[in-house]
Formats: sequence, C-alpha cells, structure tokens
Amino acid sequence: MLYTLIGNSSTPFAICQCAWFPWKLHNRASSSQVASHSRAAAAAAANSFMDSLTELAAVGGENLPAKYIHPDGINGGKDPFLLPFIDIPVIDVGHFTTPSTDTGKELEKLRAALSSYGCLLIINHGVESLLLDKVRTVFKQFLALPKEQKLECWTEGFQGYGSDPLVTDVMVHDWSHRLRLITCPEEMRQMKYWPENPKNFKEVLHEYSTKLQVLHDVMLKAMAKSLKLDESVFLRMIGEPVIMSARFNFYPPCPRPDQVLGLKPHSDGTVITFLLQDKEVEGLQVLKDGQWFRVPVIPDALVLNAGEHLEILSNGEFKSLYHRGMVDSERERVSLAVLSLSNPQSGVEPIEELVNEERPSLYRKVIYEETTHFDYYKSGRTLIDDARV
Ligand SMILES: O=C(O)CCC(=O)C(=O)O
Ligand SMILES: [Fe+2]
Repeated sequence: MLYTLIGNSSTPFAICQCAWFPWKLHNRASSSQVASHSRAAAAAAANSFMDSLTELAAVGGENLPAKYIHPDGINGGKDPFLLPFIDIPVIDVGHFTTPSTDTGKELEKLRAALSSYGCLLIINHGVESLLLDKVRTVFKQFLALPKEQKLECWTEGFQGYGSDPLVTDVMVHDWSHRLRLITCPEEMRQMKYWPENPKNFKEVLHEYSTKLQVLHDVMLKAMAKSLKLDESVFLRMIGEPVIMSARFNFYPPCPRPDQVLGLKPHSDGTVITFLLQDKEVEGLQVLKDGQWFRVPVIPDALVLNAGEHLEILSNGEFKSLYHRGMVDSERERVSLAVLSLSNPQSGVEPIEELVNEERPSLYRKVIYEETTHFDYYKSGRTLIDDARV
C-alpha cells in the first residue's frame, strides 16, 4: 500500500493513495492478506480468534489474560459504573421530517448538542421498536450459533466477523468481537460475510440499513440548516454514493469491568454514527469537558455521534465524540453502530461557507482510508489531533 506523509514535520500522518475503485469493490485488506497468508496460517488465525472467544467467555476474576488488562484500571481504580450519567440532549426527528412551528427551536437544540456534546439521543426517528428488537435478536442468534458456522463469516479483514485488524501485541486487547458489514451502496456489500443464519439476518439488516440511509440524509440536512447553510451542503461534500457500514459489537461479560475495556477510547472515523444500544445492558461512556460519563439505556432511542469527518467538515462547529465501550460483570452486551463515511476520493476538509477571516480553516484536508481509523486507534491518537492546523 502506498502512503504519503502529510502534515507538518512534528505531526506527520499517513494518507493512503490506493485508488478509490478497488477499495470500493473489494475487501482489500482481506484480499491482500489472503495473498500473503498460506491457508494454514489463515486457519490458525481463525482458530486463535475462536479460542479467544472461549477465553473471553470462560475466564474468572483472578486469571484474566494480561493482554486485556489496563494496568492503571479504567476509572483510576474506582468502579466505572459509578460515574454520573450524562444529560444527553434528546432531539425529536419529527420536527425535521414534518416542519412545524417548533422546527427552528429543534434545529437550534441540534446545533447546540453537536457543538457541546458531540452526541444526542434521537427519538421519533422512523424506525419502529419492533425492527430495533429484530436487529438485536438476529445478532444474538448469530452469536449463539456453533463455532463452525460463525467461522464462515470470519475474516482478518475489515468486513466480516472477527477482531479489528492491525491490533498488535503491544496494545491492550479489547474485550469484544465484532461483525462488520458494508451495507450501502449495495454493490459494495460482500455477501459472503453476511450470515446465512438466522435465516432472516440479511433481510433484517437490509431493512434497517435502508431506513437509516433515509434518516442519515434527514439528519445531515438538519445539521446544515442548523448552521444556516444550504441543506445539501454536507451531503455534497461527502459525495455520492454515501457509504455506510454496520458494526455489530459483542461484549462478553467480564468479572473485572474495572480493568478491561470492550472498546478503548476513540472518536469514530465517520461523518456520523447511529448507535443502537443493548436494550438492557449499559456500556457506552462519553468524555465531556474532560470527564467520563455513562450514557443511559433508552431502548427505542438511537444515539447519534458526531464523527471526525463531521468535525472537520463543519470547521469545528460540531465536535466529534470521544467515547468508549465498557463491559458488564455478568451480562453479555451487544450494540450496533451504523457508520457513514465520506467518499475517500474527495477527501475531507472544512466547507467553504464556514471558513472566513474571523474563523480561518481549523483543519487541513485529510484523505481518509479504511485503515486510517485503525492506525489511529492503535496509536492512541485521533485523526483530529493531526488534522488540526
Ligand atoms: O457499544 C457501544 O456502545 C459503542 C460502540 C462504538 O463506539 C463503535 O462501534 O464505534
Ligand atoms: Fe465508536
């Protein structure tokens, strides 16, 4: 893969120059890895992944594998589930789909939430409670399948069931697994990684992602209007077709939730993320003004996170959310993040209308690749740290 260093000499960062088209049609990471791995090595990797599943589910408090332990604890040695809840703003999407006398007020609430929290809860979003339940259920049914069946979706690449690629032995491992599938545009779907079982998995994910595609456009238009801009400006900037992927997260229980993390602190390498939380088990925590907060479980609401691309596009008017995934001591937890990405060909930079003499461009143009997020995740830095001028 060809990388170019951009940025100033003290904070250079890598951008990948792979053509857009191959990334679009192939799971590039997995195809290159298939080429460089023997079948035996791939089988060994698959087995070790499955062993780690067993390991995660079966270990007791005293013999947790060291690779999962954060030596300083998660919350300075205190129970992270005693942190306060965040008073996350709640936005009624109905005011954007059917304009009312309160639409202006709701737009202002949206702007304020994205500029001070980087996240909000959305209700009245057009996805029925029944479909939300089905989405959670099909993933749990997939997780309950025998190992051999789950292995059919296993991958070392970006799409499929496994752990995130580029996880090295020097970093603390996450207490989680994920099933990641590109959902839009449909030509980018790699159906070989979409579970055959349960039988309705594909249909349910298709229906959910179709609804979220509509919601995505509604929310990006509302965000543009909240900044008094042309409603299509964000959509134009991220380019056609909008790329969306679904990331199902599975967090097995862990006897020491004060020492392990399901997902390390990160901001999403996305425009926006819609997060469907577990219906009962809490686990999302967010950083606001330097302090960690718990996010309450509200079964039918979706959490909307601002991603790094949105922060750059909005020239810092909106803040990307820094967050982490916790694990419960007794219960499994699942979540589903549906992420939208900007077209890598066009790159991400502040929109012209938000750059002026009083507020010069705060970020340089970033060409964002599939690996970029994981490179940053691995290093503990964020794209925003490096993109800031
Ligand atoms: O499970 C959660 O609540 C967080 C998931 C998340 O942050 C992600 O998938 O990027
Ligand atoms: Fe995230």
